[in-house]
Amino acid sequence: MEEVVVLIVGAGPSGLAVSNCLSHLSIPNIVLEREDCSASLWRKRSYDRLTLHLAKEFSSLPCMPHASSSSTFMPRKCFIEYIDSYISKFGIEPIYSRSVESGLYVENEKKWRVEARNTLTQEKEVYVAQFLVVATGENSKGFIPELPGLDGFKGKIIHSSEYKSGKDYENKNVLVVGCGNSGMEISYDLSNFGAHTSIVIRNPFHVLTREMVYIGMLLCKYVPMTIADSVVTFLGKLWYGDLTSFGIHRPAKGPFHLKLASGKTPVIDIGTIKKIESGDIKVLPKIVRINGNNVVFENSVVKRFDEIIFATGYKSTANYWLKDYKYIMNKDGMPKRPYPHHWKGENGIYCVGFSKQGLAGITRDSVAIANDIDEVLHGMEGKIKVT
Ligand SMILES: Cc1cc2nc3c(=O)[nH]c(=O)nc-3n(C[C@H](O)[C@H](O)[C@H](O)COP(=O)(O)OP(=O)(O)OC[C@H]3O[C@@H](n4cnc5c(N)ncnc54)[C@H](O)[C@@H]3O)c2cc1C
Ligand SMILES: NC(=O)C1=CN([C@@H]2O[C@H](COP(=O)(O)OP(=O)(O)OC[C@H]3O[C@@H](n4cnc5c(N)ncnc54)[C@H](OP(=O)(O)O)[C@@H]3O)[C@@H](O)[C@H]2O)C=CC1
Ligand SMILES: O=C(O)C(=O)Cc1c[nH]c2ccccc12
Repeated sequence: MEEVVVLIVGAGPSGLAVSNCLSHLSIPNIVLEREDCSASLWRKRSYDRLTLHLAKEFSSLPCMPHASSSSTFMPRKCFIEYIDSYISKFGIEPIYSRSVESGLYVENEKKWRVEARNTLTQEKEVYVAQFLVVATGENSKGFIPELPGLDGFKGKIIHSSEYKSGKDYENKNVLVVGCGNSGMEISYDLSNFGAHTSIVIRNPFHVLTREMVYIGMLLCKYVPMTIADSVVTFLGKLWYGDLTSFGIHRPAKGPFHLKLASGKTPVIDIGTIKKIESGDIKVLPKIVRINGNNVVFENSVVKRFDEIIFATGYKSTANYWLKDYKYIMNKDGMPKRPYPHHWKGENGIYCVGFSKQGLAGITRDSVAIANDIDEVLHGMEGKIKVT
């Protein structure tokens, strides 16, 4: 059994950021990670052409801005290099291959008891901590919906987190379910590699370019969000025109309010819309059922597919391993308190990276958590400066 002050679960950007902020305040902490590397989402569960959505000034972790030489919108590989530099610059030493299986609050000791499995030796390890930080991510597990007949689908099924590139899909009939950024980007990539690509669209969403989002992010710093929403929506309408004939409708709420209220990210178009307009990518409505290789859609169209890619989003898994999730989360493993109060629970538990605000949200959460723990321990005002 090991006694620690702060135990952090997960060595993604969130876990690393909190660890660094705590160490800056000389607060001892350890980080447990189930994989054999840090930032496993970026290294193992993302596709080749992935590039950061937000400009680098909105995509850094505390205490280390991106290099002036790096591109404004960083490719996945550069972001991984940034993570590696972050770890070595601040001497963060996550303990890898430790899958946390249980987290319980021991009332009489006022401590958290955490059990982890060493995935190399299968041995159990027990940690006792004064503070527990949940950093296992809101994208911990790919979500595939239940659809009538899906079990009997004769082709291959994958989740978007397993997709790497379209190179093995040439001439195949591929259905992409889900039109968030994963679904839209994967459809574009598939089509570039010569796959016959269709995408399911069932609800309204905003379509913007990354430059429009950048303008909006800058505006949000200086003017009310309503103005940023109006400007960006106007630019989106001007650039893309009316897309309703392709099944694409705009939500009533503006893109930034929607992101804040529900976490729904606008589609940041990389060329998919042009391919939809030209007919290279076909849009289909909601799936009714699946019969063998045939998929039946709400408009009664029936189409045969070789493969289905579910770009239907992710789920948190904190509710599985964190037995006493009630002190901070709902039973879906997401914070029970609304933004911006989501990061703090009761009895010394915190969560970072659950605000659906990407890397910028992680920076805000980790600074707030480290300052709060410092205050509980030392009764002083926080000292962290995010640079
Ligand atoms: C495809 C994709 C692209 C994205 N692009 C952007 C972007 O461009 N800009 C942006 O700001 N945000 C983006 N995001 C949001 C993104 O999730 C965050 O920016 C960031 O990666 C989240 O970091 P995290 O550390 O909270 O979670 P993760 O990166 O998911 O890290 C969590 C870590 O916890 C580990 N873990 C999970 N369960 C356990 C357990 N039981 N025991 C031990 N370890 C565990 C995991 O292995 C993982 O390494 C993107 C998300 C996705 C899915
Ligand atoms: N940096 C980058 O380049 C990228 C960033 N990302 C980010 O990663 C995060 C996750 O994105 P993503 O993986 O796209 O997940 P999202 O949760 O954003 O999108 C899921 C999509 O699946 C749809 N969906 C869910 N269930 C069904 C169903 N039963 N039938 C049809 N459609 C369904 C949803 O539609 P509905 O609205 O109708 O429920 C939605 O369009 C986002 O924040 C995103 O911005 C993702 C890819 C690239
Ligand atoms: O790319 C993502 O998924 C993000 O969550 C980054 C992000 C944070 N705030 C935003 C507002 C508009 C578009 C993307 C983001």
